[in-house]
Amino acid sequence: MTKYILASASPRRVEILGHLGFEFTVEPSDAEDKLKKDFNKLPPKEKVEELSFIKAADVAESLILTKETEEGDAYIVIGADTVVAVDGEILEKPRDRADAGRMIELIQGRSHDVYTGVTLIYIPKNILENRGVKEGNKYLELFKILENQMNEGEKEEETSELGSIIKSLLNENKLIVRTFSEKTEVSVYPMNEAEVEGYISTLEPYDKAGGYAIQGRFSAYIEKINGDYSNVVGLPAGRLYHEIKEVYRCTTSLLKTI
Ligand SMILES: Cc1cn([C@H]2C[C@H](O)[C@@H](COP(=O)(O)OP(=O)(O)OP(=O)(O)O)O2)c(=O)[nH]c1=O
Repeated sequence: MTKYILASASPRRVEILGHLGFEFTVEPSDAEDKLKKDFNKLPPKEKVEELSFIKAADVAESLILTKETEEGDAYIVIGADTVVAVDGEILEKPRDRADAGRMIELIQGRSHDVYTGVTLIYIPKNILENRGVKEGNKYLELFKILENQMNEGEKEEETSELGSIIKSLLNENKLIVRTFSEKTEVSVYPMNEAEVEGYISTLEPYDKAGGYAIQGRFSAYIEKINGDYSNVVGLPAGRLYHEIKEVYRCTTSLLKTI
C-alpha cells in the first residue's frame, strides 16, 4: 500500500488534500528556516518549486532514515510553497501589521500572480526495507554529516545541501521526484484606507502569502481570478491529482530498476 504524507503545517493544504479523497498524515518540515540560502534572488516560479522540493526532501529523508515501516509500505511525500508576485516583488507572509498594510496597499486596485510550487517524492518500499543494509548506512552517514554541518552553522553552500540524499537516490533511479508549479492571476478591487485598516486588524493576513486570504474576509475585494482557485489557497488540486496519477504511471519503470 502507498501512504501519503503532507509535508506542510498549512491547514488549508490539509483541507484541499482531504477533498481529493486521499488518506494522509501530516509531517511539517522546518527545513525552510534551517537554510541560509537566499531564495529571494530566484524568480517566483523557481522559488516556490525549490522550496517545495526542500520541504518534501526534508521529510522524505527523515522517513528513509528513521521511520519504522509497516509491512514495507511505499510512500508519497507532498511538499508545497506559495508566494504572491507583484511588479517583480515576491510577497511571503507579512512580518507584522505594517508589513501586512504595505502588502495590501500594493495589491489593491490591480492584478497580481499567485504561484504555488509542489514536489512529490515517491519512495518505493524497497528503499525503506534496505535501510539496515550497507547501502542504507551510507545514506545514514551522509545525513549525519549534513546535520552536523547545519548545527555548527558552517558555510552557506554546505547548509543548503538539504535534499542531497534524495538527489543521489534519484540519480541512481531509485525514487520518483516530480516538481511543478501553477500560476493564478488574481484581480483585486480598489480599497480605501478604512478598508485596508479594517482588514489588517483581523488575524487573517498573518499566516498567508501576500497578507490576504481569498477564502476568507478578503473575498469581499476579489474582482476575478484567472487560473485555479485552490492554487491560491495553497495547493493546486486538479494538477496535483493528475501529477499523482503520473507518478503511479512511472512506478512501473522504476520498479524494474530496483
Ligand atoms: C494568497 C493566499 C495564501 N494562503 C496561504 C497558503 C499557505 O498556507 C500560505 C503561504 O505560506 P507557505 O510558506 O507556502 O506555507 P505554510 O507556512 O502555511 O505551511 P508549510 O511551510 O508548513 O507548508 O498562505 C491562503 O490561505 N489564502 C490565500 O489567498
